Amino acid sequence: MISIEEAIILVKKETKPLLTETTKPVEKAGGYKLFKAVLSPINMPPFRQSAMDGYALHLHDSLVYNLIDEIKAGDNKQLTLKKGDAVRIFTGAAVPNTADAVIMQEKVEVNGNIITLQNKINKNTNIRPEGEQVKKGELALAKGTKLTPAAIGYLSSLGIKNVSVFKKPSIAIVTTGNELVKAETELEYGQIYESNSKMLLSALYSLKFYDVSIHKIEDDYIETVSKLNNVINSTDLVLISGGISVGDYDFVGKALTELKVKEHFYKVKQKPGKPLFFGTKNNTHVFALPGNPAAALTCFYMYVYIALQKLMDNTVFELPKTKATSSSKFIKSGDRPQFLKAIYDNGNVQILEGQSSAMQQTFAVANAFIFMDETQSNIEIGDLVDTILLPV
Ligand SMILES: Nc1nc2c(c(=O)[nH]1)N[C@H]1C(S)=C(S)[C@@H](COP(=O)(O)OP(=O)(O)OC[C@H]3O[C@@H](n4cnc5c(N)ncnc54)[C@H](O)[C@@H]3O)O[C@H]1N2
Ligand code: MOO
Repeated sequence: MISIEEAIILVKKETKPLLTETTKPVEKAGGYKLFKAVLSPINMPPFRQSAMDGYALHLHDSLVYNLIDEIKAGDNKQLTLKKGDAVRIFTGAAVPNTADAVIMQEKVEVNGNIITLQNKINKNTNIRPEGEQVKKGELALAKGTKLTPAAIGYLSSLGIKNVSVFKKPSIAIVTTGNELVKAETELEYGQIYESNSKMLLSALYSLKFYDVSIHKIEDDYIETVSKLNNVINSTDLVLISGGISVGDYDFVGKALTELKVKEHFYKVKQKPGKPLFFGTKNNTHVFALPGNPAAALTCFYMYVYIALQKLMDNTVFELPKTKATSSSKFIKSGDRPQFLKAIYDNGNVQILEGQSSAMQQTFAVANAFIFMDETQSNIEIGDLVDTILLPV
């Protein structure tokens, strides 16, 4: 059995970034990182653009101008203004080459075709120069840039339809256990509803991993070997739920050995989630998560989360941590470090009742873990405690 620290180090060390290229329509590329630099195919803005509703002017010494025409956004006429000419213009419209400035309509007086400025205006006022944001052929976004909604908007404004990005991992969730049935089935004695696959799927979706398949394995050794073999050969990351402990029908560990998955660790000194397995085969990363739902999800946040960041070649691996003041008491039994489900709110944290690894109603309302290390045996009200913020 290894420590949490050792387990985290091994996950970081043994998880290799995917670094594979894929192409995505720009609107579906949110959260991905650019595989290649994007050079701008156009000048942005593509023409001298008015930043205001008002009047484009060919400047001269007087404050009085002669209104000769109008340009709306989208018009493609190229008017010629002589000194002292003004053109009615609107935000986003193309400013004629012969206009030097745009004055806001609030700053002029209009009398028929004569407009009079309140004050003089400087050259280039309220004109966005062509290529101000980026010029054709210049770097629009560098390789590795994470595509935020703003970045998607920016690339779309350049007319880019598809982008080359780093592939996200394909992920298989595998559930094990004869007792598990689907929600639409009436429960028979001894059966429970299968919930870990939906829980893990939801955790993956919330982290923007969508290439996820779900598989079910009965407690049968031959089936376990054959189905695990298929998913290990076809996905980047395999999350197995249950069947990893020491019971006579826990076949996962034996099957992974037969399939020559290289074990990096099995069993971590922690509560919940002691019988956690992590291994790799070729480029596939395999976690066998303990079946108890709260143990499975704790291991997901503490270890699978790190592996996901590493697969994406991200530089921040772990969930954010903070110190918080406990508003509850807790007595820890045993010497395993423990992750306690808790509610964090603005520097305070409340430990929830019902910390067993089978209890999902506690986790359902938690937004944080309090971490108690091996040496800590109790928490008192007012103690400053290590708190891990969950991405919920
Ligand atoms: N003799 C020992 N027994 C156990 C030990 C041990 O050290 N010695 N460890 C315990 C700990 S800690 C845990 S955690 C569990 C983990 O066992 P498994 O990973 O083999 O999980 P299962 O036995 O398959 O299931 C445990 C529990 O979770 C329920 N479960 C499983 N899968 C799902 C699912 N997809 N959806 C909902 N619920 C699920 C399952 O019905 C069991 O109740 O082992 C202890 N035993
Ligand atoms: O590790 Mo188990 O998750 O304590 O029940």
